[in-house]
Amino acid sequence: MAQAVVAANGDGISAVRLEGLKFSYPGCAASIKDASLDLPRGSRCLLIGANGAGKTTLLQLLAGKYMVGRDVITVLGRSPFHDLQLTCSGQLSYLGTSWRKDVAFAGYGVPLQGDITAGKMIFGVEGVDPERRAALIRLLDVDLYQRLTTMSDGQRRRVQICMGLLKPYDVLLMDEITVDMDVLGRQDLLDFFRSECEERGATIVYATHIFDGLEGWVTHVAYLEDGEMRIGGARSLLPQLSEGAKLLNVVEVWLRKEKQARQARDDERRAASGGREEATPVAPSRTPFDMPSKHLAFFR
Ligand SMILES: Nc1ncnc2c1ncn2[C@@H]1O[C@H](COP(=O)(O)OP(=O)(O)OP(=O)(O)O)[C@@H](O)[C@H]1O
Repeated sequence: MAQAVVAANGDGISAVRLEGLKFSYPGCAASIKDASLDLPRGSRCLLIGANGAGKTTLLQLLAGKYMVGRDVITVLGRSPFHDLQLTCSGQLSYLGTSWRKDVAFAGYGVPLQGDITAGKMIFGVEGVDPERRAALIRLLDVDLYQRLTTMSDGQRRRVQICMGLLKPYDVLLMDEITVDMDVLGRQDLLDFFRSECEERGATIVYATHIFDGLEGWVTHVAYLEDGEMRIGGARSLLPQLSEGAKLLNVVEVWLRKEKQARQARDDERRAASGGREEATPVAPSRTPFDMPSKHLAFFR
């Protein structure tokens, strides 16, 4: 059961609010079965869960990619699906694993690919505060003269992140974006996000499997187990963290429990079917083309 946190900002409007969210992709079983969460402005919330728990789906729902009821998901008091201004204005920003889609999502009128330099890409975004841009280029150590086609994955990721942060968002949704960054780059970025939250009241929801150094960073947690929000609220819900426990160890305990329960269920089902289940070929319920781009990478 999710434990809601009362919004702490002055106007009483939460940065992010989910109320009994349920969601299924067309023709599929529910990916999100029950999720409630209330994040005040200035939160840095970690979205945690095993593979397939629903993190990307939840972030995309928060970003307004799929339609749900107006009151089921609100960002800054508005429905991200119905209120296009939220994303068009840059108030709500999404950074995910798909480079081309994110840049397109951010609505930047710049070429999305081709043999151009990082500088051309970054300076092609209009209406940006030059000081913010310079600070981000420095923070992310972007070589403005290097061509995108010659960059490593991590270098290209830095350009992507730079582009995504050029405009000062109020709510930022991030899906595993630091995965191919080096230690220093990741640490500097986390420090930057902390100052964005503390100084501007920005709110961040960050899905990751890398928990290194996040114990002191995180203010809120959202733990999804197979589409259900098991824990959702302030970090005080995890008193272990204040007692010096590592987030990795806390999460490991949750995921091991999940895995055991899942395997016990599978064993029971197999026993009940007299072992026939294993012999029955399973028809694929989804083609590669139905899958999110991060999974599609395997099929390219
Ligand atoms: N486009 C889609 N169509 C149908 N089912 C989908 C689609 N995208 C995801 N799913 C299913 O929804 C569930 C949640 O997937 P999701 O990608 O949100 O998980 P996740 O927590 O982000 O996983 P990971 O840690 O592996 O990135 C999974 O069962 C997945 O198979």
